[in-house]
Amino acid sequence: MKKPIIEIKHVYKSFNNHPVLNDINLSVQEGEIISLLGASGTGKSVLLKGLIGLIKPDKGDIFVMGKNVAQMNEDALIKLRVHVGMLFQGAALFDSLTVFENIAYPLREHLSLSEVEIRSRVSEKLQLVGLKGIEAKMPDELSGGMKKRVGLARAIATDPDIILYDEPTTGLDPINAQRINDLIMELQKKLGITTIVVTHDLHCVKTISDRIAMLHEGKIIFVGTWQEITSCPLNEVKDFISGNICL
Ligand SMILES: Nc1ncnc2c1ncn2[C@@H]1O[C@H](COP(=O)(O)OP(=O)(O)OP(=O)(O)O)[C@@H](O)[C@H]1O
Repeated sequence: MKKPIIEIKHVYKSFNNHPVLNDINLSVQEGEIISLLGASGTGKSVLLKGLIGLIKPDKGDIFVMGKNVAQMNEDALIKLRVHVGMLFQGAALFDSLTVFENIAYPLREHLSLSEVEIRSRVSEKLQLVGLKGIEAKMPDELSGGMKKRVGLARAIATDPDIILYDEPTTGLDPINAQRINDLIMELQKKLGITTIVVTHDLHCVKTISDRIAMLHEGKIIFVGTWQEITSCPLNEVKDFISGNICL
């Protein structure tokens, strides 16, 4: 059995006295793909942001690669983010920078590479996401699917051990969504990257997940495989899987 690379222990987080995460516990094993499900506003993005220290829990511990993110200072967090890539909702590219500069950004920020090494790394990552040679393009020249893939190239630029995806296929047509799913699985297979995906896309969940965790009213109410979730007797889980609730 592989060891956990992420351990979330008794995590609580409220905003304006409204509890969002209420005693969250979850272990993620090295190299696995885990999908995080839950209705809108259940705290999935808050949990992802907690893993890279963008949001601090009120209580509890979040261990990433053995270190407690909840207690890290800014310097330690910057070092951590070399190991943890995140693809935000909407790809969040810098509109005024070329594709090259977007992908080079985390390399310049976190690593001391020469300009030649940066060029080679950017080209390698673009090739990996199937967009070889588009370094000079500006983000507004790209389709939504291409933007996501450039965002993905940027998220993996530093060769992270862990990658977090926040709704990677939202807003994409089925072909581009499938392309992103394939890429997520390819990165995990080729590079062994541990992966957490927040998504409402059940096809994506079924296709890519080793395990699935479901958040409901501040708690994780289910953790298991796709096969297990489809036979889970809990009404909240059944309703979610059958599409009977508002996503
Ligand atoms: N920085 C913040 N300040 C105040 N409230 C916040 C902040 N971040 C998140 N929230 C609140 O926490 C709750 C959970 O938000 P979150 O974005 O994690 O939901 P989600 O499960 O990712 O939803 P969706 O599926 O719609 O993206 C929401 O009620 C949101 O308004």
